[in-house]
This record gives sequence, C-alpha cells and structure tokens, in this order.
Amino acid sequence: MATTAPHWSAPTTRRPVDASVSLPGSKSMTNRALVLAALGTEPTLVRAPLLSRDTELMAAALRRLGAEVTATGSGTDLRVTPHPPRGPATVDVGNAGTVMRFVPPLAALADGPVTFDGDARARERPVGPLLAALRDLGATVVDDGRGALPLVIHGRGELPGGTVTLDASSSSQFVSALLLSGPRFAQGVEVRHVGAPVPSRPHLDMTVAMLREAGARVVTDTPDVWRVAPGPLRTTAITVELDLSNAAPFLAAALVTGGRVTINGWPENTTQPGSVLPELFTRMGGTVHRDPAGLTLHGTGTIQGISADLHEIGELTPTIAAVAALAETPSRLTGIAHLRRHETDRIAALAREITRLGGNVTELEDGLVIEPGPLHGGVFHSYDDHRMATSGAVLGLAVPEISVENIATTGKTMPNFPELWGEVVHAAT
Ligand SMILES: O=C(O)C1=C[C@@H](OP(=O)(O)O)[C@@H](O)[C@H](O)C1
Ligand SMILES: C=C(OP(=O)(O)O)C(=O)O
Repeated sequence: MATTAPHWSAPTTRRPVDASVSLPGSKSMTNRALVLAALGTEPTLVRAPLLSRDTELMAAALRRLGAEVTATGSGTDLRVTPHPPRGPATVDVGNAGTVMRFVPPLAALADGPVTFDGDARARERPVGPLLAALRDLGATVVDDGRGALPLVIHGRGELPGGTVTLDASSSSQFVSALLLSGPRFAQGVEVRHVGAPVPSRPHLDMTVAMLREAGARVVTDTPDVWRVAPGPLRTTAITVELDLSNAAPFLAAALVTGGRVTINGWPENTTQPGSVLPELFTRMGGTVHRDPAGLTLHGTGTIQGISADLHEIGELTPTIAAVAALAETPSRLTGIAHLRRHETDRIAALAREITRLGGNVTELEDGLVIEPGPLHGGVFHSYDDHRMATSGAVLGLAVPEISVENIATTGKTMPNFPELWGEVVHAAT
C-alpha cells in the first residue's frame, strides 16, 4: 500500500541565525551546459553541476538521444561525450521547464522520432509557441492538438532553421530553447519575439552568454531579436555557478531572524536573476556586505514590505512573498502573471497558503498584495513546487508549528534543502 511521507515540521527559532552556507550549482546553468555539451564537437567537462531531479531528467533525456553523460572524478562533475542525436527515443520531462523546452529543438536534429511526456502538470505548462516555431523552422511536430505535451518530433537528422517569429510572453524558455540548438541548424536561427514583454530577461542573457562561451556567434543588437550563426560548438569545459535562486530562502533567513547568513562563493559577475537579491533584501530591511569569501546579509530585526515588479525575476517570488508576509508594512508584487503556468499557479498557491495561516493576501491577475498581520501555525501545502516548499520553511522560522507538506519536492532543484536548512537554523546564536 502506498504511504504518504509525514509533513515536515519547519524549524522555528527565536534567536538570530548565524551561518555560512555552501549551495549546490544552478539548475538553469547546469541544464544549459548539458545541452551545449551534447551539441558540441568534442567531450566537455561540466564542473560543479547541480545534481537534482531536473538535471537528472536532462541528463537522461540527452542519453536517450545518444549522448554519453557520466559522473567523473569524485562524482561531483559530469563528462558529456556528444554523438549525433538519434531516435527513436522517449523523453520524460518530469515537471522541468528546461527539459520540456530545451530538448525539443535538439530532438528536431535527431535522426528518428522522439516522444515527450512528463508529470501531469507538465501537460498543462505552455509549449505551443515553441512547437509552432519549430514547425516554421522545418520540423515535423505532432502534438495532442492543444500545442501541449505529449508530443512527438519526427527528426530527419538535420533542420533547415532560419528566421522565426513567436510570442514568448508566457515563457522566456521558448527563446532560450531555440537559441541553444540554433548553431546546429543549417542556417542558424533568428528568433523574433512579438507580444507582451518576455519575462525572465536574465535567463535570456544567461543563454546568450553561455552560447558565446561555447564558441557560438550570437547577435543581440535589436530589442527582442536574437540571431545565432550556424557553426560548431567547441566547448571542452563549462563551470556552473552556485544557484542564486536557491540562495533566496537562506538570505531570507537572515532577514527574518535578524541574523547573519553568508553565501560562500557568491559570483562576482553573473547573469542569474538572483543577482538582484542583495538590493531587494536591502530594501526589505537587511544590510549587505561582500568580501572574497562571499556575500553576507545581516537582518536588522525589522522587515519592510516592498512594491516590486518581479517580471524579470519571477522565480524569486515565492521567497519574497514569504518575507513580505512577515513584514511590518504592506507589499505589492506585480508583473508575474506568467507564474500561473509555473510548477503550479504560484499566485493562487501563495495567496491560498498564506491566507490559510492567517495572512491577509489579495490575489491580483498579475501578482499579490500582502498586508501585515499575525500568522499562526498550520499545514503549508507545496503543490509539488520546490519554491512553495522553501517559502513554507521561511515562514516557519518566525511562526511556530508550520508543517510543510511534501518537503521532498525541493529535490527538483535542491535535494539537500531540509538538511542544510536544519543546519542553518541550528546555527542560531
Ligand atoms: O531558462 C531558465 O532556466 C528559466 C527561465 C525562467 O522561466 P520562465 O521564463 O518560464 O519564467 C525561470 O522562471 C525558470 O525557473 C528557469
Ligand atoms: C519556474 C521554475 O522552473 P522550470 O525550469 O520548471 O520552469 C523554477 O525553478 O522556479
């Protein structure tokens, strides 16, 4: 008989946390690195990758398409040996947006059919504009008739490529997906976005920067137009930065407890959206200090609410909303309608769960208004969403007796979250 794991009691502390934290690698950079390496001309060492559900799904997908992906050294790096992509193959995308969007263009280069399916939620997440773009670029795509998973790409071993126009307002990953495989299309690719602004700009910058690092020629001199020239990807090593999005709940712990958290090895220059966290959490009441060891956030004992357009940094919303629910003044978080099609409808889920704990939250079409007020304990549901689970943990620091349902869902991007969180809270002075 199937058993359900017990809810996880989120640790509460009345004392300031005082900890230095070493975080695993970035999901977004790991999965880009794996795709670029699989499309390369020679074996590539991916250093310090994230090992989690999303990256294992990506590695498995690339293996299905013929690449070799193996652990090397002490098991902390991955070696990718590319081979021409081939079908027939079946790819499980789980609920990983990066696998669901980045692998279909690569499958369009395969010789043979490639079938994609995933978790129930994956069938609800948008992929239609990407599929239409692939068809325009010469691919044969058979979907379920709704422009969603499950789908089959019937590759012929090459793709003409060329210029394509699409609406990427529901996910930046459509553009990243086409650009990442673009060097291998016969004519390269020119992607033109039309429609409401593309979200998650830093992730597009990350795609462009990593393509260039791997030897691709990318032109971005016109807003909303990206051109990738055809040519080889001659990468031999890619180093993955630590995951700044998963740094968010740990920095929040300093703010919420009036303590100190240092994120070891914070990168000096980065395209990750988490680079805005120091400024954002300063506005919410913290102070930030950088030195060669890393980035330190000190909480001051007060938490201010914030008015912020989070369109570019949507994936940080669940943590920011949790901090906002503990603030002394109201917050207004906007520009994040696209979060309704993330791992779960994050706007509805945050509103429901914070309200359930006594909070005062108004759901907007594109965001949340969060008013100050006392919270009480209860079950915080995670909706199979890693970032919902970690926001429950942030609330639990200050509110006794919160239990998070399905903390294991943090395994999507951070399997060691519960242990590391326990160590940080334990390190309260
Ligand atoms: O390219 C990426 O690695 C990502 C892009 C963003 O997706 P959306 O643009 O769909 O929000 C982000 O939310 C996601 O977590 C990771
Ligand atoms: C939206 C996210 O993930 P995905 O890559 O599945 O889109 C996320 O990690 O917050």
